[in-house]
Amino acid sequence: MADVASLLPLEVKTHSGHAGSITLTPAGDVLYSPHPSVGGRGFFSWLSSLVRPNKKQLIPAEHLIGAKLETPCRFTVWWAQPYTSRTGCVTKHRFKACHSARFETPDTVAAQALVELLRRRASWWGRASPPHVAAIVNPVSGKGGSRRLMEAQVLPLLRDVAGLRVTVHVTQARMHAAELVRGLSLSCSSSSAEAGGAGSGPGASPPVDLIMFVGGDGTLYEGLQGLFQRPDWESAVQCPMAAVPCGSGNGLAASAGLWDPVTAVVSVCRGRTEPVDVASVLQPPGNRFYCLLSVVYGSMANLDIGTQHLRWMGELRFHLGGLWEIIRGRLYNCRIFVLPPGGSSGDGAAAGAAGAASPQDVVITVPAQRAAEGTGAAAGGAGGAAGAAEGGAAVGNGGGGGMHERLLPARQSAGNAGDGSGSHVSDYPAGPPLPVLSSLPALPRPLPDSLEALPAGWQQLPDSFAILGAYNTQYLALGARANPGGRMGDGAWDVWHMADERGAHGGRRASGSVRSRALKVLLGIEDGGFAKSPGVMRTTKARALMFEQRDSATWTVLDGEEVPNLPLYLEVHQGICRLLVAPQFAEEA
Ligand SMILES: Nc1ncnc2c1ncn2[C@@H]1O[C@H](COP(=O)(O)OP(=O)(O)OP(=O)(O)O)[C@@H](O)[C@H]1O
Repeated sequence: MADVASLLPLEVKTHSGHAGSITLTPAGDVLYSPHPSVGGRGFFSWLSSLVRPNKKQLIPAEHLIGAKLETPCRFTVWWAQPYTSRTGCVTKHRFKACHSARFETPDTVAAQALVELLRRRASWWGRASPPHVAAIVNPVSGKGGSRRLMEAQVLPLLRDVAGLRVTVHVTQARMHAAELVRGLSLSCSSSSAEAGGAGSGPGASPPVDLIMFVGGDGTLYEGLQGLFQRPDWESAVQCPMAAVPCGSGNGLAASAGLWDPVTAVVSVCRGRTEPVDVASVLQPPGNRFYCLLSVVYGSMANLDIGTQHLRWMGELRFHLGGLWEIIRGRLYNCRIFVLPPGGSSGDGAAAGAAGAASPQDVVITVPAQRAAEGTGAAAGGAGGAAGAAEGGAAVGNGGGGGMHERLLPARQSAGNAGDGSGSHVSDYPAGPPLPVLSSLPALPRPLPDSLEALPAGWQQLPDSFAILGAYNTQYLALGARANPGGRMGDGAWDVWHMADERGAHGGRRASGSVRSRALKVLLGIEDGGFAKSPGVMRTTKARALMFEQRDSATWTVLDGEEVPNLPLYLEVHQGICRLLVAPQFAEEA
């Protein structure tokens, strides 16, 4: 590659025939200066200068995304134009992709050298060679336009402008994304490092630096299962993941500030990542799932899974589903226990960073003398546990329960956790350690009726509720800032619980007050404004939770994907994965 400095300023002509020169300022900005004498003096030259002005142009270094070589001697310079849009009280920072006039030079070597220099400076994350992005495209997510969007917008910008290496994988079926991720050679993987890097052989593709999911939250969720199913998961989880919003909800893309595909592409070029919590979810008899967005049951699950047939509507289906749930006014039932950060359980290790739940958030708490005693049970640690079952890949289709207005058979009374019917963490596939769940003598099944059987620190939420969900990030969809208090890397998830003030005596019809609170949530969900009204929703930070479904009129849903309606034991791994975020990303208070 030629030394660019010696080739600058580069003499060029614009597509309209004007001559000028391109150079780089000391700050790295690209400066095009037209030569004053060029352009002619006649009437027609004047007229054409009105149509195709030949002005000085300065493209600031911080806006550059690269350059595109149209032919060996023609190129355009590209930059990201920042702009903002507002939703209620939230300002969304976004980008448009813009390009200069086409420049032409007879010096093809210089043109190529300049193009590579601009790409390297702008979009290669400070590296000498372009990062390798594996794009996993789900052709059926959202309204079905992911593949077209990939080819028309994402690929031309990432590959032809930014000069990144992009390998495109299109999913063929459910869970194919997991299989694809399992098969990737990752640059951060210990196995590829041992092998000297997959790109070391002649003609071999270099290892992947970023996994980009072009689809909705479900596509990333499936990829996440694949990441943790890899034998080298401990190093593989360091590989950043990006969500390009092409699904119906796109909660993760929104939570990372990737509001649209172009903003996502610019963010890939900038390469900023943040740690994100992932929750392990254990479900008997031996499934281990991973999720990083949400776990919902009841109305929040129904407005997602129950509106799949309205997929063509995009995100609107969630709002209609929510409205229908309010009109329907049904209460749901499950047994749920949460462990707030800082509340000790077992070994007390790995406490999350967030503060404990406020006392008003929780209705039933551990008796004072037991809290003082503590439990002191030793943590087993799941890191070395042998996986008994094929890990977490199968998404249950049969456990959804359907929309029948019927409760599950009454549970047998279960007085304590160690009644022999539970399983232990070691019955599940190996993965990141689970100090809280490992400290339990067994994973209680059925869940106990009271806190007596659980170590100190656990809290119980009322069984009957209108809304229940555990959320990691702020957004559940591009237009739903449903969890304004969420912090994606704080080691704690926010458990929302909207109970009926009549408690268990209220039956299954929600009271007027619950319906009006639920309506407030729906109306204020776009910017999270509902959270400012006191008493609308109770939220409790939790680093672990367990719940047992007692209602068949709904589904259990992780990151928008259905899992069997079986007891669920969740523990948060703080900041274990890395998520690509927008350049000016900040989780709003
Ligand atoms: N080739 C395929 N054919 C059929 N289904 C597929 C294929 N590839 C992926 N899927 C499934 O598509 C489903 C929907 O994907 P995804 O969740 O990304 O989109 P979405 O539901 O529209 O978006 P969101 O989850 O953000 O609301 C996933 O459950 C996934 O298993």
